Amino acid sequence: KEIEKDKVQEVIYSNSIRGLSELREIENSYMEHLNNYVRALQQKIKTLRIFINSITKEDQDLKVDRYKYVSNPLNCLGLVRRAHQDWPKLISYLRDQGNVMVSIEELSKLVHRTPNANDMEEALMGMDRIEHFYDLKSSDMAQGLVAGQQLGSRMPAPDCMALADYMYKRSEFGRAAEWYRLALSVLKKPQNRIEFQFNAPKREELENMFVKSRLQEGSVDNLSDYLKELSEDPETSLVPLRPRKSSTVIEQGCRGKFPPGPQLVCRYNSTSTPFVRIAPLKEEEISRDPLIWLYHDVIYDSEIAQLTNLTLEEMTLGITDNYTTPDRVSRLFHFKVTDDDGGKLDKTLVNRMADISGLDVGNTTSLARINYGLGGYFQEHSDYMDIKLHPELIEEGDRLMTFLFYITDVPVGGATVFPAAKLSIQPKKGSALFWYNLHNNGDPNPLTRHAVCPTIVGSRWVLVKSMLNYEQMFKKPCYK
Ligand SMILES: O=C(O)CCC(=O)C(=O)O
Ligand SMILES: [Fe+2]
Repeated sequence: KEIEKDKVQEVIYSNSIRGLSELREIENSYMEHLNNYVRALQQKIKTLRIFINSITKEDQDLKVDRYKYVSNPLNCLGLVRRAHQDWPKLISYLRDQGNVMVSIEELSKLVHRTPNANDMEEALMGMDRIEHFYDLKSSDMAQGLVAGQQLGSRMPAPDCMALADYMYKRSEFGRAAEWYRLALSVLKKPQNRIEFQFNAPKREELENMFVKSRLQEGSVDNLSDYLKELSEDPETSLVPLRPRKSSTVIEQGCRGKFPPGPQLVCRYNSTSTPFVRIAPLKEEEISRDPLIWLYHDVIYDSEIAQLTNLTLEEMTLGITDNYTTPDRVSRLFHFKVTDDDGGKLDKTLVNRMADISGLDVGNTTSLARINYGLGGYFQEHSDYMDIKLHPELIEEGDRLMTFLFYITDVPVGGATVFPAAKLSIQPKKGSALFWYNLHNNGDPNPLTRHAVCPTIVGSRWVLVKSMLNYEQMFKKPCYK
């Protein structure tokens, strides 16, 4: 069973912050066992030193002249006894690995949980997205200055080089060159003189790759210019040798470049359902076409703590295949789906959605908890399937609306954007976004297509539920 499960689900850490937190725990274990190993070695070295000192403490002269040494009967006894007892014991002490071995075994066990090459690629993709979605300067990013925030950590040379290689492989030569040059400048800093033995990139290798990257887009005639660039301060951006790609609408949305929306209303809704008469809702109208509302403070911290209390093992890797994204299959996030009768909390939440919306939430769709990863991104997609393309939906109808609870704050990045409607919504812990995917006649409304911007800082968790059209037959008002 276990093995079967492993086969179906590849363990990838990078696609959720929850997964990455487990990887950090693995690293902590590595450190603990490495420290034990070092302590055991140190103990051994200490013992050996004592032994060496006990033999060498005798008069140097005596030691040099062996005849003189053995002319003393006390020395002779010691010599014979040591050769008879101590040296064989010492050899077996040297051979005995004891605690040292235990630590090595523990360390080797952890190696089985090493992230695979796909995971490494996911991490690089995430960093690449953060840089290009938000049009960041690579030198800022390497120094931990991301979207105006100082993150208090810097990228070491091997990380810069991994990112450079990734970009080179994807034929992004201009950006690759920037990162090779950054790796080189980090390497040159005095505090990095004692180079990390296993993984420090070689200077010549970085220089070669920089020039190679420039030549991919430039010309040998300008070789001297590229060599000059190599010695320049990496804060000065490289001259682009190819026209830069223009930004996509989604990227503009993620950068906060959508025009401010019309001033719609914020109100206390105390009329739409009997529930809100007792507990008025903080309701914000986001858009009239498509119809989108945002509700504030609709989920408690204690509920959120329960919802996010999941291990990586309990979650599944979400891939684009299950959604209406146009791109090739790619990994999205880790998620956990529970049925409506999944538990007390699920019921409470589903009932709350009914109370907020005044709709029949039915019992056919399920509740999904989603956690995004490093630079976690969800491509543009629709939540409707389009009944014309999916006749099997005839029983229940298409997904009429989507309820999206933001259950964590995302300090930087991670907005939900509706590119066609030019709307961008920043997650706020405790808020819920609610929209209609279909027109009154059941046709899909393409303005509801949406995407999720790469998360920069924070662990982005959402809770999602969609509601089916025909369940709403007697409840849903006809808008417009
Ligand atoms: O995470 C989000 O903001 C949106 C999630 C989403 O679009 C979905 O689950 O269909
Ligand atoms: Fe969606």
